[in-house]
Formats: sequence, structure tokens, C-alpha cells
Amino acid sequence: MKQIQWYPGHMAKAKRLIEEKLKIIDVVYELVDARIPESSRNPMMDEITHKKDKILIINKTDLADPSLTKAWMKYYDQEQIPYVLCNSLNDNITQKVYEKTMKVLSHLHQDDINKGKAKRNFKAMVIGVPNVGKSQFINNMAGKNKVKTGNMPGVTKTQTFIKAEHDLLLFDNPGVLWPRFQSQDQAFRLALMGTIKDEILPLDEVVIYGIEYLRKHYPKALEKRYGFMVKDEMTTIDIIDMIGRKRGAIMAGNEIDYDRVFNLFLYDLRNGALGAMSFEKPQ
Ligand SMILES: Nc1nc2c(ncn2[C@@H]2O[C@H](COP(=O)(O)OP(=O)(O)OP(=O)(O)O)[C@@H](O)[C@H]2O)c(=O)[nH]1
Repeated sequence: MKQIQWYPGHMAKAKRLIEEKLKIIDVVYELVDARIPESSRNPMMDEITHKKDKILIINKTDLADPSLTKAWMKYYDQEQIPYVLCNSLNDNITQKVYEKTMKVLSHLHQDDINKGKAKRNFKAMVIGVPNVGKSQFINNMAGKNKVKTGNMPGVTKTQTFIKAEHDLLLFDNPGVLWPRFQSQDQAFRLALMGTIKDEILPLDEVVIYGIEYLRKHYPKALEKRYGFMVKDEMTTIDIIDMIGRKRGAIMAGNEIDYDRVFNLFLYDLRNGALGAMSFEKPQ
């Protein structure tokens, strides 16, 4: 596979906007996808946020493999990186995010007390690569449906400032950063999760990568979802063909409609229809 160069023009602008806003914020919520926690981090995060306090928000935990999530918790504990596990879609996350924020910012709180200042409302900013759930997280924290969400990379556009519960102040325009491509695996993982646009990598290669990964790590998931036995002698293409036949993705002449198979497989994978699974484990 050729080296992927991906640094869209608007990302340079996004970086500048983030740096501008950071001047007045107290803490960065760095959102990542629990299924690929490291691959969905941005390589320039530390450079952009300098010494700002950061909390890693490990989002979409409902879609991730619980045993691998445990391994990541151990890893981040060892690395002394403060984190919160979130399912922004269904859980009430405000309390735990608030508690972690107070813990991480206790030095600011103490400064205020020492200087005899009134308790301030901490200001937070959400930053993350596309499609990790930044808008959903903010909606959840805000307690009302204010931000538009969608399963398409790059939908977050509007800009306002909102008051979340517990008097936390949150920019409702999250900082969108580009993901990194340091290896082929990383690029494929990001493509599988819908973090990069489907046009960036060849869709057939992404789907083949996904099916081979599932076959190795979660073979039962394929069988359960599509209703056929994955036999040892089957090639990846055989599996794709079987999914097509089982799901009726057939064109005239009894040919498999590969575009439909690719799209339905990726839809299933990204939305948890194949079960909770993760695509990366700590090194
Ligand atoms: N299952 C599950 N889905 C989630 C969670 N958080 C967000 N989503 C879904 O993931 C998709 C992307 O969420 P968004 O909030 O639009 O993501 P974003 O990071 O703001 O995306 P961009 O605008 O592309 O930067 C949407 O379909 C959300 O409903 C979660 O914790 N669990």
C-alpha cells in the first residue's frame, strides 16, 4: 500500500482555532474511540495543547470488547493518564466526567482558595478526530439535544458556548483534529471505524482487512450475524460472497453486488451489529 498523506487544508485552520480557544480554557477532554484508543488519538495533541490539563475520554465503550477495555484501563493507569470511560449515547456521564475534572483540576481549585477567590466554573474543550462522538458527548454533558450528530466524518460545524451540568462550561464546537497514519494497520483501523472518509482507502481493502481481523479474533461474530459457518478452507472472498448471498446483495446474473456487501458490512461493524469488539490492544 502506498504511503498515505492526509492533511486536509481545513485541519490547519482547525489547529489555529483550537490554539486560540485554548488560551481561556482549563481542561481538554481528548475524545477517543474505545475500540481503537491509541489509533484514534492525534499525534499533535500534546504540541497543540501544551501544558493544559487533559482527560482522555474513552468513548463508545458499549461497542468495545470489555476485556480489551480492561487492558487499556491498566495501561492508562500505568501511564498515569487520567481517563473516563463513556458511553455517550446511552449513559448519564456527567457525574463521572465532573468528578474526574475536579480531581485533575484540584490544583486550580486550591489556587483559588489560597487567593481567597470565589469558586470558578471550569471551562472545558472537547478535541478529537472525526466521528469519535464529540457532539454526542457534548449533548450528553449539556443534558439537552443541542449539537447535531451524524455518523459521517466531519459533520461538526456550529459554534456556541454552553453550560453543562455542575456548572462546567463547555465549548459546544469541538476541536476536530486529523488522525495519524503511522502504519497500515492504523490506517485500516481508522477506516473501519469510520474515522476517515471512505474514499481515502480502497473500500475493498478495508473490508478485507476487517473480515480477516474478525475471522482471527471474533469468528463467531461473523457466523452469528450472517448465518453461515466460517470454514477453514474458505477464502476471505468466499466469506464476502457468502455475506452477499445471505443478505441478498445480488445483481442481475446472480452476481454479488460487492459495493452493497462492503457498505452493509461496514455499517454493521461501525454500529455494533456484529457485537462488541476492539481492534487494538496495548503494546
Ligand atoms: N454506540 C455509541 N455510539 C456513539 C457514542 N457516541 C457517539 N456515537 C455515535 O457515533 C456517531 C458519531 O458521533 P458524533 O457525535 O457525530 O461524532 P463527532 O466526533 O462529533 O463527529 P465529527 O463531526 O465527524 O467530528 C453518531 O452516530 C453517534 O450517535 C457512544 O458512546 N456509543
